[in-house]
Amino acid sequence: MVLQEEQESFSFQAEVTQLLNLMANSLYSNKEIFLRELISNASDAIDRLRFERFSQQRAEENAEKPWIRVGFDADAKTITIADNGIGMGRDEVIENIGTIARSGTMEFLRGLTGDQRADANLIGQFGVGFYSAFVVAERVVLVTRRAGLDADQAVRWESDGAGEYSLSAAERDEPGTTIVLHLREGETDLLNSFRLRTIVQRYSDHVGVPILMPVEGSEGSEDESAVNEASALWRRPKSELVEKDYHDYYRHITGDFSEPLTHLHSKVEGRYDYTLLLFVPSNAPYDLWVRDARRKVRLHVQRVFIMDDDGQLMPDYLRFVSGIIDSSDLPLNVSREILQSSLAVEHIRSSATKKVLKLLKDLAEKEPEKYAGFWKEFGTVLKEGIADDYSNRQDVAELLRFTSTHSSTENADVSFRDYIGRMKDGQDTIYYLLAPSFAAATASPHLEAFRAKGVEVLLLGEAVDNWVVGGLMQEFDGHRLQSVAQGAPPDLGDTAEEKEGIEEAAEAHADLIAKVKELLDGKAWDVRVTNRLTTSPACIVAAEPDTDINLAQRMRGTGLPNQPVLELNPEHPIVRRLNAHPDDPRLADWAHVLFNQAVLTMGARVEDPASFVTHLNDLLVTLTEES
Ligand SMILES: Nc1ncnc2c1ncn2[C@@H]1O[C@H](COP(=O)(O)OP(=O)(O)OP(=O)(O)O)[C@@H](O)[C@H]1O
Repeated sequence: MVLQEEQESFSFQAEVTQLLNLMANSLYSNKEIFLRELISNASDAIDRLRFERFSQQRAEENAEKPWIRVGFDADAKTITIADNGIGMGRDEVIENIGTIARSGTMEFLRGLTGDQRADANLIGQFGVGFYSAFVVAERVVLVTRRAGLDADQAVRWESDGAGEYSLSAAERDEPGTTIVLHLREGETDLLNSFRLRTIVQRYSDHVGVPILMPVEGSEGSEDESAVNEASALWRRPKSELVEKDYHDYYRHITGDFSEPLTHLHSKVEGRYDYTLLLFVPSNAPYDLWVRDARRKVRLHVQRVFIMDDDGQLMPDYLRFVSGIIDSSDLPLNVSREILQSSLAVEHIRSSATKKVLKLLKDLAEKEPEKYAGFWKEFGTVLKEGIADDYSNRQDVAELLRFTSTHSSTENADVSFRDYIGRMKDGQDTIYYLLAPSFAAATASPHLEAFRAKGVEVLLLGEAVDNWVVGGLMQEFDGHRLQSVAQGAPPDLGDTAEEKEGIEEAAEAHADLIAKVKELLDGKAWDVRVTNRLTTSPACIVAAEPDTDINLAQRMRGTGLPNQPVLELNPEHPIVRRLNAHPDDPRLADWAHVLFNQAVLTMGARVEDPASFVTHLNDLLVTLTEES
């Protein structure tokens, strides 16, 4: 009665209510995951208690063995999940169960697709696990006692998930949390020992704490046994583990239902002893591009969970990697500050990075199709490694994939090595073109001579590519990287005759060039004849040593490099005609039209479109009059 009087009502945060509605409606086909989520919370609570006791040097208090209990009562139509973990104080209950602290929740709500499987998958990733209880329960009662508080300082939380919850004082014999789910009508199929056992084994076999259930057939008695394996999976020898164990474990720590693409399990002994169990997911996590998103590698010390990575264990460009790093060299009460200056951590990070890069290299060599899938999901992130990880730059570069003039599709499937293997005799430069899209790249006049000579060009289209080839990677394995839209026309193995031809053309067009240059004063930094073109009359390139034309374009947004050079194709009928009639009164119109055309073909902006159209129309009128 006293307890009843002290009961207080609270409203859920608006997002929680929204989430609860979604849970009940969209997750129904995957309703079993509630058990996985609640067991996972219980196991986290046990880890946190263990850590708190170690770090406060109260390890001797850890006499009670950790456990999680799952039981049911067919008459009362309840399922109970209990643990002897850290528990929660009153304020913690209000903070954790009733609000959603994570900023990612709105992203979660936005991320819901309506596809039940995909949505169920998101739940674990976003940390909204507890609320999944309401998928099967019409009422949830949680009694929890914070470790360190007395038996009568426990808290009872209760809700029907419809917008409000109540809190009251309670008693609990030992620290920990008990959650009672009052099942909805029609959920009685879950009130079955075999069914619950199967769900626990399917989802939670790898949980490192024994999950106790009454021995089958002796429900109601005290007999109980562990239904799961209950050992730290990463500490078990590889020879004992099968692929499924890894997949289950991956699902446990990430909440991702799809199978990981690949994993690495390695026990390292030497100056520092540690175990790595790292996974590369098949699909990009929702928060791959969210700044300060939760890292996915967890640090353990001698099996005890210590903390989530904060950027110390995995470099940023490998932020999609999830898993466990378990060190034997760090103290259990290690703080973030200690981690930052720890030689052991530095060593582990460097070796884990190298191992992940090696894992990806092996995947690329042995399972190129899988690697193609990886590249599609994570290629853009991996490219950041060229900027961020100087010491592994070469290894990261080996992993890069591009589209090229050799590719028949837009898929990026060409590595620097592939390119080098297809180089023409005498070619020692790797050519690339930065363009805003694959379509723009393949239509670019800058490729004409390369096509004619069969010289491959890498086609780069991502903003990050500017940094990869623009500034950071001057060369790969001794081969210079060169933009096809920059500098003097390239020597593509031209014959002596061809070289002579271009010199002659330059001489033969000297007057025309001088005039056009004058007419385009202030627009074109230079004008010259070129052998870069076969079908177009003109193109614009960046003068060396200016930055790459497209880099300048992206940075300034105008579309033109700082020093635009107009190149004319002496073989083109328009240029031939102009050269044959040096006193053509329409030369100014021609010069402006050729210049602006070239501006347009590179996807840039014509500065004065009205005057361009006037010049063009004047020419068309003349041609009409002539014919
Ligand atoms: N059994 C428990 N014992 C102690 N604290 C708990 C327990 N269950 C939940 N909590 C607290 O409630 C919080 C919210 O739980 P919820 O399952 O909604 O998300 P989460 O556990 O933080 O995220 P994730 O499921 O991704 O790990 C937890 O972070 C934890 O602090």
